[in-house]
Amino acid sequence: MLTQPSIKYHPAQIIDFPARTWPSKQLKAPPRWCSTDLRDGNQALANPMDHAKKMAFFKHLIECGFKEIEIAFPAASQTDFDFVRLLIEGDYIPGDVTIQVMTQSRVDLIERTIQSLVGAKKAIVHIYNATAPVFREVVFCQDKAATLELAVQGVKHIRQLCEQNPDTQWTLQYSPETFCFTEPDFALEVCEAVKKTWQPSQERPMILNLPTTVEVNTPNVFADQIEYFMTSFSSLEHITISVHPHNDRGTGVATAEMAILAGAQRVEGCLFGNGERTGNVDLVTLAMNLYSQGVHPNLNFSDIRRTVELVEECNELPVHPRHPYAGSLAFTAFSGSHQDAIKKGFAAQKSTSSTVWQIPYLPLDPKDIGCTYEEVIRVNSQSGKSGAAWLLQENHGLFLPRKLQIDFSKKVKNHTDQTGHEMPLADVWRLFRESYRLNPDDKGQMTLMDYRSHSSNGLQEIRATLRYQEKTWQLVGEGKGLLSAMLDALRKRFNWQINISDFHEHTLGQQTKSKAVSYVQIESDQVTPSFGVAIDEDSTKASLQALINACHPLYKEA
Ligand SMILES: CC(=O)SCCNC(=O)CCNC(=O)[C@H](O)C(C)(C)COP(=O)(O)OP(=O)(O)OC[C@H]1O[C@@H](n2cnc3c(N)ncnc32)[C@H](O)[C@@H]1OP(=O)(O)O
Ligand SMILES: CC(C)C(=O)C(=O)O
Repeated sequence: MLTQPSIKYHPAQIIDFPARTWPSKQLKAPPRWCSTDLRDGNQALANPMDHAKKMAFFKHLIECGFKEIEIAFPAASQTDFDFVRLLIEGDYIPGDVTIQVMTQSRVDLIERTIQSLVGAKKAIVHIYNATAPVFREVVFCQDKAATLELAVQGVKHIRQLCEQNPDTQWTLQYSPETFCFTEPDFALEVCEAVKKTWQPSQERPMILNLPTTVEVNTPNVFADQIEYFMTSFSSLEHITISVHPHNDRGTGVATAEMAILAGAQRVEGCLFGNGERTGNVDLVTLAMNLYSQGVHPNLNFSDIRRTVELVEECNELPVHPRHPYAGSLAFTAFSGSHQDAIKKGFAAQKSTSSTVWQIPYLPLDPKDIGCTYEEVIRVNSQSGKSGAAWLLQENHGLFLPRKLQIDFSKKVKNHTDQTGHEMPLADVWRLFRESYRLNPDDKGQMTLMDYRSHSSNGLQEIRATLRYQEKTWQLVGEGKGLLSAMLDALRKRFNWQINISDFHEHTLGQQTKSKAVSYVQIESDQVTPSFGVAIDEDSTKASLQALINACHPLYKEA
């Protein structure tokens, strides 16, 4: 008989710790970061990285600002062992960077690990053994005492070997693997025993790395475990408390953040959350999250696209388009109300001297990670008037008046509803030009060839030449201004009974400052209100041509 999933699992035990203080803390400083991409990330890949990939990754991690990098599990494979040798013998490790390597608590593996590090100026030797009940019982067939002894014997052996190689500055890192479902007091007991064996000091520091090897609980439970551990430990002098979250429940980032609130000083993880199963905690997200708290992360992802490219190539895994910060859609809005708010946000930001980022729906300025605003708004049938208006504004310097935005939005909607697809910028621009006759080469357009004007007795007179499909007309009209004179001329020549119901003009963006754009909407009993748009170096000509363009439903019959 199948067991119901709801009764098949037992929640992991939570810790009773009412003295917790972390919930009222804030993130105020970045942790020490350690990338485990070349070990924990690498061990989870179908095709582990070769030297070329490991080297490219290593160099990029350094460019990003990592100072501690777990580079290998040297006893795992010749490739890993040789990579450690390559970095040391080739002098590839900058003076401010410390390499870290991992080993199980087994004599032969420890010896091979230390052998790999000969000649290193500084190194962190990372030893682990699982401490949780199910691992003691099922994997190791050990009681608590034997589990503790396995850790102690491994550390003792490492210490002896380190003492034989005094030219290297050694740090011990011990991980009670499966810490998050180990009895808290037993985890403390093992770590105290490790400390006693290593005897941490200024010259010989120690890291206690507390993992959620498999996430089994909500992040607040882990935060309690960290604060309980740190407040119960004998003395943490010369000891750094590190955390190593995984992401089985999808809460790796929250787990790390709450652990920092609880006192953790160092975080291990991988770029974009690569790692066993659902991955290690994503260091890019964690770091970028700090910016939105007003904290510098001490890591540099100012060219995130390059980081994504490199990581995708080395891991042979894609970064999801919706990945926080790094995904290709991370800053993109398709939906109308989001686009409207973003557009208003940018306009407001431009008009203030404040440097504080306050753009709705965009938690981070895409420029801070080397992206542009081009991808911020994309248009499909879920978009509203602001979407297409933004594209024309950003790419063609046009600030459409509200009524024109509404009119054009209907045309865009009609198009996207029909195709069912996104409408790229080029298509939006083409539709705009066709709809409002902004197309000087278009044979279907009535063109103002030239015009002359003069004023007398408070009246403007206009004489204009128009051409449409091989025909040419001379027009004369008068009015209080040039536009009304043109209306008069059109009325006299073609019998068009029209009024101007909306008119706007502005100069075009920076590169084309000498040009002006005009937007005209006409009303008439003869046709539904329509818009015309024109661009010209002569702003008067632009407005006259825009008026003629707005008449396009009428001049088809001319
Ligand atoms: C949570 C983590 O990510 S921990 C890191 C895990 N990373 C890796 O495993 C990647 C590299 N590993 C390897 O290449 C191999 O597993 C090796 C070289 C380390 C060991 O290989 P093998 O000797 O073939 O052993 P195997 O991989 O089957 O490991 C299981 C054995 O190690 C023991 N073991 C597991 N962890 C530890 C540990 N931390 N300390 C001591 N013994 C351990 C197990 O009890 C088991 O022993 P048994 O064979 O007596 O039952
Ligand atoms: C820290 C080590 C042992 C680890 O990779 C884990 O527990 O996930």
